[in-house]
Amino acid sequence: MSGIDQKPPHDAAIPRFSQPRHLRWFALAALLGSITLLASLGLLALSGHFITATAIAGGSVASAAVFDIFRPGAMIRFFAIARTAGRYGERIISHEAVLRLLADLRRHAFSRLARLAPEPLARMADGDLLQRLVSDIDTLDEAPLRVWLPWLWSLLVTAVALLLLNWAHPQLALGALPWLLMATLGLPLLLAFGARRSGEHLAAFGAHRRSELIDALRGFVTLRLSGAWQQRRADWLANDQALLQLQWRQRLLQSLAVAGITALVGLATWQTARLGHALLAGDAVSAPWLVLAILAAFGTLEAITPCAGVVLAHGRSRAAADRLEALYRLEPLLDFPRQPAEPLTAEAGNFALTMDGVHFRWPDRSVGIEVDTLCIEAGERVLVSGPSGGGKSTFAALAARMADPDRGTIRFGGHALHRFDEATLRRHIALLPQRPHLFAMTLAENLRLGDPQASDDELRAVLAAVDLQSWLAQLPDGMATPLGEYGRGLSGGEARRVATAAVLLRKAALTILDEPFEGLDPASRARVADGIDHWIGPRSLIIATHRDVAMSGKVRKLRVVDGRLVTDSSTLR
Ligand SMILES: Nc1ncnc2c1ncn2[C@@H]1O[C@H](COP(=O)(O)OP(=O)(O)OP(=O)(O)O)[C@@H](O)[C@H]1O
Repeated sequence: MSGIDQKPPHDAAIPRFSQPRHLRWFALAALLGSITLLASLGLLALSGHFITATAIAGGSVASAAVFDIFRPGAMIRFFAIARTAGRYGERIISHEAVLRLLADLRRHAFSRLARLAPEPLARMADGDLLQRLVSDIDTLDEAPLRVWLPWLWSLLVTAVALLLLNWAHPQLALGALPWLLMATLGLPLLLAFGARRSGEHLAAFGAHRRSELIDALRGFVTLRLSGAWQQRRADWLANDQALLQLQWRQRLLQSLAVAGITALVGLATWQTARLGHALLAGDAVSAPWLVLAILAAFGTLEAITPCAGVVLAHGRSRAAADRLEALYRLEPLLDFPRQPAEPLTAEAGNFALTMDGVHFRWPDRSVGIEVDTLCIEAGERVLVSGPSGGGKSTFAALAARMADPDRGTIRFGGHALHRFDEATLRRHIALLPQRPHLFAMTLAENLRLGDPQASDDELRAVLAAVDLQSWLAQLPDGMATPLGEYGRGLSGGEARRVATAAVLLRKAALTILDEPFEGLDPASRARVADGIDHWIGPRSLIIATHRDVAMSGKVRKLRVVDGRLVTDSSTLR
């Protein structure tokens, strides 16, 4: 790539929940979740303490008379309300946090992808892109929601539970400590590293399968017609089985993780009860405090169990982040300066296209095109013909700067093509690509992609230029007729002419049409060629076609022969 003046800033890093604008929301969710879980623990432990103390106090009239039921009662109510309100608030805030993160991730993904058009975006599989944009991005919220927040909460609740145990008696805290440490730190860390590989494998396999499915849905008719359907179906079912097997193993691991956490918390509870029993016998701890300690140890289970989610979430979110980062690291084949180096004046004489010593090969291919010297003056009509695969579309792509030559210079209006900013370049040079796209919108909306300000009369006129006036007349809703996805409701020739009409509406100084006559009989070809010629008027036109076409005006004919653009000696020097 040569002569790129300014590079736009590239930011390949994925927006993360740890960035300040997201961290605020996740921190609030973390706070509310902490309040909820601590209130839950407090409710359980204090209720146990209160019920035991009440039972003991009820043993004699004297103790019952002085027993304070109001303070613990009020605290229990407080914990109950805090737990409900905290849970409600946490759900709202964590949803807000996740939605903001996802919106940011999607915005970022689209802006990164937009840079990659036309290449290498055009060569990427749609299914894979869709998978990355939808599924992988959705998976990224798993890291905060299923890994970090649960872990933070489990550590906090365990720490508070240990403080309560310590308050009851330090030996109780020491006895439960190893089991709770294993449940909150040991097991989740073991799972995070142990299950990461299989989580990544599962994510990659699932992504591949979904891409394959999207591709198959697109080519469903072809598969049925070619008779390959049964074999493909058998392959997918086999893939499905393999995927189910993997998912089953992950779920089993997650269930085992839940069982492991439950067992460890159970051991911590049992150890508290066992030690507490001895301490109670020696009057080192009171019965209400022992019950409080046992329930506090057991109460950690609610906070620690979600840590088992790390089995699925960690590998999956890492794999999704890796796949997105790989996409973001791709560099566009083209780079545009933000500002044009020199202003392009609108004098017609400035709009000549020249090529000097141009040599181009597609990346990783030995095919491309070479042009020694070429000058297409403003207002000229040029037909580029040649064999299939000869390089006509490649020439069109170079002339419209969809790719840059490896060597040589292409100029428009006297300025090297790579010095134009993208908007100016596209305003002056319009290209109908070999595979134009029609959107699932109405006819008028598709046409107005060429010129949003075009009046209905102009739309009718441009359709007449491509010989679609009688087709328009028989459309049920005229210009408001929906064209369907990829223009499925149209014949191949009609779809191509609608796309051509949208390009013509741009009224660019140079219009390049790649195979505008596909699907047309010779008589229609001649009518369309004349219509286009008339529409273009004083502006320039290049048509790449392997069809013979008769145009009434003066036309220069170029040919691609053995990868070189050649013509009769009057046009190529
Ligand atoms: N985006 C691309 N990436 C890699 N190779 C490409 C790309 N586009 C075209 N080619 C290759 O470049 C060569 C010339 O292709 P091109 O499409 O320019 O030929 P063409 O003359 O327009 O053919 P046709 O008349 O069949 O459309 C072919 O061998 C083709 O495989």
